[in-house]
This record gives sequence, structure tokens and C-alpha cells, in this order.
Amino acid sequence: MSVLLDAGDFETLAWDYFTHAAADGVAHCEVFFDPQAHMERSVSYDIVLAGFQKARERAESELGITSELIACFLRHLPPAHATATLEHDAVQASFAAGHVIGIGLDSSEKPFPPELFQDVYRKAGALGLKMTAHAGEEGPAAYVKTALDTLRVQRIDHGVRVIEDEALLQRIAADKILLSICPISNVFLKGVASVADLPIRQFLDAGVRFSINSDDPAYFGNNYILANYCAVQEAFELSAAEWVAICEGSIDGSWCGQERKEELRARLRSVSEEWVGRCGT
Ligand SMILES: Nc1ncnc2[nH]cnc12
Repeated sequence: MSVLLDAGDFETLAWDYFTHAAADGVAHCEVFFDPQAHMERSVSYDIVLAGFQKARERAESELGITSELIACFLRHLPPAHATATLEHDAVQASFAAGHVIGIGLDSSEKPFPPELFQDVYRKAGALGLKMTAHAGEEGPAAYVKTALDTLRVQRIDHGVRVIEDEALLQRIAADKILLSICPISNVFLKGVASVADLPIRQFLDAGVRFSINSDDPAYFGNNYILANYCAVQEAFELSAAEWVAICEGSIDGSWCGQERKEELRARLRSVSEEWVGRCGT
């Protein structure tokens, strides 16, 4: 991280990500970044955003990839630090300009339960920002519940330990809360011993809405989204129709505009018409 210093460095980083995403067939992505990790080492938020914005514009015009940015707070830092970051002028300006559409909560889940961050989420909610939080990755299902009840998040990142609480599982399915799952990083971080141990089949059977994602490829074995899709396929042998359902849920739970959602659905329809028939399921 210490090599990321000027806007060009952040543009290069983001562009590298986008070219990998394009190679994997990505059409839209919602990307997390950690403002505090850079501001703490005296790299200004404006520098980070300027680089990301350039890469995002280029990704849209040259690769056809649309994107949104989600600013994550680091839960190992004091909650008041998260609130001060949210209130920073440059951060507020990025929300007002629509350059950053939502907030998240990442870093070590335990022993930092979601409710510690109620203040920053209350303020983000008042601004009309989208809200998600890592929960139920290494922390218990109870953290997912408090993220929903006290932080009022609309999505949960990971959330795989929801499987330990049947009532919560049913609630998440009924309320169509998107779980953004990162199978390979779950193995790297020892949440599960192997991808086959993830509750993918139970989630499908229970009608839980989830997406399959990459997670910090530089940290987790250089694995981008297709590697995560393939790892799930190798472990669960899903049918083409099941993949279509996963992708439909990902689009429904995404935070892009309605018009873009329709374009993504049309693209999915054309792929599924071809492949569901070819695969016979
Ligand atoms: N899987 C993960 N868990 C917690 N914090 C993260 N930051 C990036 N990836 C993360």
C-alpha cells in the first residue's frame, strides 16, 4: 500500500482491476475502498478519489464497465474516527457529487460488533447513502442481526454464518437482503476449510439472495471474480438455471440505477437463452 501516493497510482490500481474485471466478463461492479487507510498515512481523500474517478470513467468508455464506489470504515479503529471521516469535507463532497454512493464496514470483524458504529451509520442514513457492512464472515450470525437492526444496512457482505440461525436465514430470504459472498477469501481467512463448506446449496434452497464476488485480489491469491465463480462451480456443480438465478439476484440487489439494471437483465437474458438450452438445465 505504501506505493500508492498520487492520483496516478490510484488510477493505475483501479485500471488494473477494471482490465481484469473486463477479461472476466464483468459489466458492472461495486467497489470498496478504505479512506482511513490512506488518510491515516497522509494521502488525501481527494487524491484517492481523483485517481479512482479517472479509472472509472475510462472503464466505462473503453470497457463498457459501469461502477460505483463504497467507502468502508475500518472497524479496528475507534468508531469516532469513522464518524470524523464521514464528516470530513472531501468525503461529504464525494457523497454530494454521487462519486461515492454508500458506506461499508470492514477489517477484523471480531471483537468489533456492528452496534459500535451506530453513530456513523445513523449519519450516513440521514444523508440517504446506501449502507452495507461485513458481518457473519468470521463473526457470528448475531452480528448480521445487529447490522440489520442497529445499523439498518440494506446489504450484508459475506454473511455466510447466517446459516447458523434458521430464523435469521428465513428473514434474510423474505426481506431479499443481498449477501455479497467472496468464496475464495473465506477460505484464505479460514472462515471455512474449503469452498465446498460454504452454505451455497442451503442458501439456494432457502431462496436467499446472494452474489459471488472477488475480494482484494492482491491479498487473496490474485483471484478475480471468474476464479470465484469457478471455485463455486467446482464445489457445487450448479445448473445454468441456478447461475442465472444467482445473477438475477445480484442485479436486483445491486445499487446501480434502474436503467442500468434493465440493460444488465437484458444481457443476462441473452446469455441464459444461449446457455440454459445448451447445458440442458
Ligand atoms: N474479507 C474481508 N474481511 C474484512 N475486511 C476486508 N477488507 C477487504 N476484504 C476484507
